Amino acid sequence: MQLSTDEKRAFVNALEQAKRTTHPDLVIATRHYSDIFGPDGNTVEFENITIYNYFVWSHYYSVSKTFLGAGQASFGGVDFSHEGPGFLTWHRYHLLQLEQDMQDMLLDPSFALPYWNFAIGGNTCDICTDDLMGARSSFDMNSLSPNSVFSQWRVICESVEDYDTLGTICNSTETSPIRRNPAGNVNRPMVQRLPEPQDVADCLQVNTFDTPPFYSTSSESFRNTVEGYSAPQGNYDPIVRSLHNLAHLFLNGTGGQTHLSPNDPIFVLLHTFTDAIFDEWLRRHGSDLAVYPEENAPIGHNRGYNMVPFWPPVTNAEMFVTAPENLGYSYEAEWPGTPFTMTEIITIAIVAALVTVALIFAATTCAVRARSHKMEGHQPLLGDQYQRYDDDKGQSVV
Ligand SMILES: O=C1C=c2cc(C(=O)O)[nH]c2=CC1=O
Repeated sequence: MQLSTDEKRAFVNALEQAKRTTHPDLVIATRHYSDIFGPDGNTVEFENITIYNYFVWSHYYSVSKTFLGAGQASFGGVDFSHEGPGFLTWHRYHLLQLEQDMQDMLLDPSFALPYWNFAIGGNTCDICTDDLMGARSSFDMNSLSPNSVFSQWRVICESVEDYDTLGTICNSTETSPIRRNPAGNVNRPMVQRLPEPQDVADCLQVNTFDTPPFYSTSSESFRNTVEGYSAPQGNYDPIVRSLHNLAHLFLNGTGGQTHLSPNDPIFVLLHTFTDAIFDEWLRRHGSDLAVYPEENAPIGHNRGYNMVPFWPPVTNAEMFVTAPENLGYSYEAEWPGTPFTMTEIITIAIVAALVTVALIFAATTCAVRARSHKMEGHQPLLGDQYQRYDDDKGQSVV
């Protein structure tokens, strides 16, 4: 919200260019590796993809069933990027890769992704304007205004069921427009409001990075809290959706479905803010790798594991570092303060009372001293200048 008009325009244009520019280095596989040369052994089963669509595809790939090859059932229940300690490290690298690809595309190494402070409460999407991520269409509650470039974007990886049945992987084919209806989920009133500023303050107070079973059921885990499966204070509750999850679900459309969500460019800004919270937590609580689980986390989430499907390989540990010192970026963010506890209020009241008493005492002492000095100063010594009465002589002398 604090970008200038020119900065907003430059950011939106850069996203638009990334959506249209073929990735210079990467292609995507659309079949299991054993079929990568097609049925005749001569057809390549991989495709070019644009920079932004590669960003969408890699997220889809990380959450989709693991395809074991033609004639074999796919292996589900695996999520390389969510519901585990790697949630924050995976999405951090995901953003860094997009930012780097966009810097190269723009020939501008200073290009940086901004963030959206989604913890503003209420039911208004403040960045859903045509100069930013697109206003709501006046014709259809679920669509973007035709004045936004994003109304022309088409999504990829929409047909998950087809990929499963056909035994293929999502390809680069673009299909429907982005759908978004912020605060419009009438069936789930809990996701009709954005997280509150206090939720961010509370989650930053959760001391432990992650707790067994290192999953979406973890309690008193900072990672599970900021991911949004716990109440903002850290206690796991299966009904609750908070922070990152709540912001996704609030969007109510493309941005709220895990296999599709990066197709809505709000994903980028929602995740940079989540990353900013992560970095603030590392700054406050330390980034000692010992707090990141070395084992017993879901597949792909252990400390030393490579994050799927990034290339070249990069481990969770490599992203568990403070960004300004190790990764060369920082967030210009102000963090909401935490209200005082009752004990803190009582302590502050006692200290304030003692200080007041001490000040009054000191002031009174000074005043009394000053007065006595004043009196001394003006009170002439009893001496010759005072009349004395000499009773004996019956006359007065000076
Ligand atoms: O894209 C996402 C969509 C999500 C929805 C939930 C949920 O809590 O139901 N979580 C999500 C994470 C995403 O990354």
